[in-house]
Amino acid sequence: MITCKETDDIQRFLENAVDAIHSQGYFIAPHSLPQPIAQALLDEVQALQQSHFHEASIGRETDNTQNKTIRRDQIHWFNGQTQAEAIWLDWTSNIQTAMNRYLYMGLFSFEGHYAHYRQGDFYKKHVDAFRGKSNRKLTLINYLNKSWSQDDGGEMILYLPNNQSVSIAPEFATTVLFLSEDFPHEVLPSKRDRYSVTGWFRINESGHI
Ligand SMILES: O=C(O)CCC(=O)C(=O)O
Ligand SMILES: [Fe+2]
Repeated sequence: MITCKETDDIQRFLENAVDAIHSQGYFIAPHSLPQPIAQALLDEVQALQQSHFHEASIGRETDNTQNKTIRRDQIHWFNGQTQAEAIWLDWTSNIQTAMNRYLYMGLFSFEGHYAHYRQGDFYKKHVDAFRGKSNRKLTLINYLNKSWSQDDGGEMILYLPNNQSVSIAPEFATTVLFLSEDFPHEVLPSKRDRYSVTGWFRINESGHI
């Protein structure tokens, strides 16, 4: 059952997210993914057999060797068919609705995957979408790692305009949102298993990948 407090929490979360995306293009919120959803995702990703993951790639043109110098994580795309995926996708749909209602972003669909960085895995600096070439508009990441310490590495560095950057620890239930075309980012080498779910809200324009 959803309680009034949970409804208030999600409303406040959505208001903060909309304000932050509107004013600065990114939003970082620790402890914001409801605990039961984060726990269900963590249980599921840890139970997934290795065979369900594959090496992440960075584009059709690059060969596998080149790929591995850029990113080393392993991913498993969602099909929405497990309960954990379904409740997370339901939660993400609140974000889509709020961004469309208040910021007219025209977000139309969503795609997401689990990511597993093993010890030593990283993802070098990149952007998730090239302007005018991709339907990806808004990136969403939820981290699933309990008791992450500074010694564990694996921070996500988000590069801001004016040579500024923010470092984000991949701590359990933290949410990160940013405009996919506007923020280069990278994942520093992780010193322990690092789990997350990542997704992209897309617009519906033909001719883009
Ligand atoms: O896991 C993260 O912190 C970022 C992942 C990422 O940049 C990506 O999958 O495109
Ligand atoms: Fe990325």
